[in-house]
Order: sequence, then C-alpha cells, then structure tokens
Amino acid sequence: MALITLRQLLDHAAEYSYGVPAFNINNMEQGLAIMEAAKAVDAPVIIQASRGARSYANDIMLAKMIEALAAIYPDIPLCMHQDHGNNEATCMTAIRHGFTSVMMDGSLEGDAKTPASYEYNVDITERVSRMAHWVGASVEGELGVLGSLETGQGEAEDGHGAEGVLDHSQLLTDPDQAVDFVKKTQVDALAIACGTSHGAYKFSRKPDGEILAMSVIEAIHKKLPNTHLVMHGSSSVPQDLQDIINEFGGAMPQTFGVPVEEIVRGIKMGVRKVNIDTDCRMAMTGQFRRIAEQNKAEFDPRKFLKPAMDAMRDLCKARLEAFGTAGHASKIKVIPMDDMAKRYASGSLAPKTA
Ligand SMILES: O=C(CO)COP(=O)(O)O
Ligand SMILES: O=C[C@H](O)COP(=O)(O)O
Ligand SMILES: [Zn+2]
Ligand SMILES: [Zn+2]
Repeated sequence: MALITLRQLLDHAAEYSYGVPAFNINNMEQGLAIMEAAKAVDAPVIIQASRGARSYANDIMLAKMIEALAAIYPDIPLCMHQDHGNNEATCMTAIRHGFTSVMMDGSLEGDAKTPASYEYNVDITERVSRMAHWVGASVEGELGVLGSLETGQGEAEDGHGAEGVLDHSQLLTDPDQAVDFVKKTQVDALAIACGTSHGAYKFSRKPDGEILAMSVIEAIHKKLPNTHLVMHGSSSVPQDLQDIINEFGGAMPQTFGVPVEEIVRGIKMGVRKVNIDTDCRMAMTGQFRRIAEQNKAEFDPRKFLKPAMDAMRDLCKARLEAFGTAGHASKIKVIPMDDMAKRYASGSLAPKTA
C-alpha cells in the first residue's frame, strides 16, 4: 500500500522541480486509466474526488476502489484527495474514508456558490487545517475565486462555482493577501485564481496574458517561494479531442483551454498541483461517440469503455511526462500519516512564510 499525503508528494515535487497532475475520478475505469499511465512512466499520482463524485459513486465504493488501486499498483505513491470541500464535514468524512488530503475551498461559502469574505475563508480553512493535521492529512486552501477574466463569470452551471459577475479583484489572487492567508491557515498547498475556470469553455481564443494571468502566479511565488501552488481549471481542452467528439456526432462549440506550455511555465514558478478533469472526460467521451458511430450494432459496454480507458490513459501519460512527474515514483519512500501527524505536532511542517 502506497497511499501518500499531498504534503509529502508536493514537498518532493518542489525539491525536484516538477509538477503533479491531479486527475478527477468517478468510476473504476478512470482509476485504472490513471494508474496504468502512472505505472507506464513511473510517476506518483494524485487522484481526486469531488463532492459530486462521492455522491455518484458512493463513499464506500470510492474508498474500496482506492484501496484496490493501491494494492494493484503497490509501487505507485497514490495521494487520494478531496476536491473542493465546501465545509468541515465534507473534509472530515473524506479523511474518515481514507483520503490522505483535502481541499477546504473557503473562497466560496458552504453553498459552493456565494463568494466568501476573506475572514470566513481564513477561519474555516484554519480550522480544517488544524483538524486534518492532527491525523496527518494534508490541506489545500483556495484564495481568489475561479472564473473567466473575459466574462467575469464563475461557473455555477455545474452545481459549484461562483454565481453572478465578478470583478478582477475577486478573480485574481492578491499576492500580499496570499502571504497572510498561508500564515494564518497553515495550509500545505494554496490554490490560486489566475483566470482559469472549470469545464471546457475557458477561453474564447488562445489565451494570452490578458485572460490567463500567469503574472499573478509569478508574483505570488516571489512572495511565497516555499508554498506549493495549485492551478485549478487546468485542462488544455486539446483541439484533437474537440475534433473527435465533433466528428462523431458531437456539437461542442470551438473553445480553448490552458496550453500545456503555460502550465509547464507555471511549474517553474512554484505550481506543484495541476487539476485536470475535463480533458479526461473529453478523451473518454470521444471514444464513446466513435464506437457508437462506427459500430452501431455494438451493445457491450466494455467495447466502449476499453477504448475510452485507453484514451484517458494516454492523456494522463502525456501530462505526467510534460509536467516532469515521470520517473519519480520509485524515488519516493512514503511517510505514513501517523508520522506526518507527529511532524505537524512538532512544528516541523509549519509553512515557511518569512
Ligand atoms: O480544477 C479542476 C478540478 O478541481 C478541473 O479543471 P478542468 O475542468 O479544467 O479539468
Ligand atoms: O470542479 C472540478 C471537477 O471538474 C469536478 O467536477 P464535478 O463536480 O462535476 O464532479
Ligand atoms: Zn466543476
Ligand atoms: Zn477545481
């Protein structure tokens, strides 16, 4: 069993200057695709489940699945992370089900829609941090609200994400506030807002600095060189995946994601965790559509799921290679959560924010 905490994994990533993609899962096929990719290139992985994934798959199913994946791939350090926790209970029940890491997303209130005050965010994130660290689990906080700099819109349409139109002061993380936030909350990793948003429709054109503010990451990294930064909404929405979906009966309007080369630039500026869900969904859906179109007599779900799994595996492998994660799995000796708990208690893992 090689379940690793986010903190240990990102400390390793920082030491060796690489980034780690965090792929979302909802089902067995996605779990196997990620692990196959990781094994192929000897990479550690972060698998994350949203609240939606937990209610779709059931907590017990997810917990047993993670246990199974860790047993099938004993040589791959696997971090199991709660994506976008909305309150203390979401985070604590995730840990109870074997997650080694949680995101307390206090940038929004408990309804996961209303932008929260800074005080609310600090208060709830600090509390979750304190509790998670008692048992050695890691915590990711978020400062700034995800949403498009083109439209000012969050992404409430998928059930979480800010409602209404936001201004740039909300959509871009303030570097000075980031320093204060990390000091006060003691988070292990900090998700920042720089113009990315969840889903396929991020940018209406190939993003430049106007709409994808990499300069914000650079400014935060200057002030917090020892803090692990997290980029959400970091699918690249590759043209070839849009084309496959549309070639086989889909109708996705032309859209643009976060170019892989921008993420690689981010990794040089302290980005250690890169959240990717949409690309994996698109890789799978393209194959579902292709098989449905090319073999109309087919009715065995495995004939759809296997090519979908292979496409997701290839996507994951490409990201693990591009972000420099490949080759590091075998170099990591996993520290058990109980040991991590002792390290937190001793103060040795306190964030360096001098
Ligand atoms: O940030 C994400 C999950 O937290 C996923 O982002 P994408 O929708 O860009 O894949
Ligand atoms: O928010 C990030 C992921 O894309 C999860 O999406 P979801 O809530 O639809 O599972
Ligand atoms: Zn989402
Ligand atoms: Zn996210």
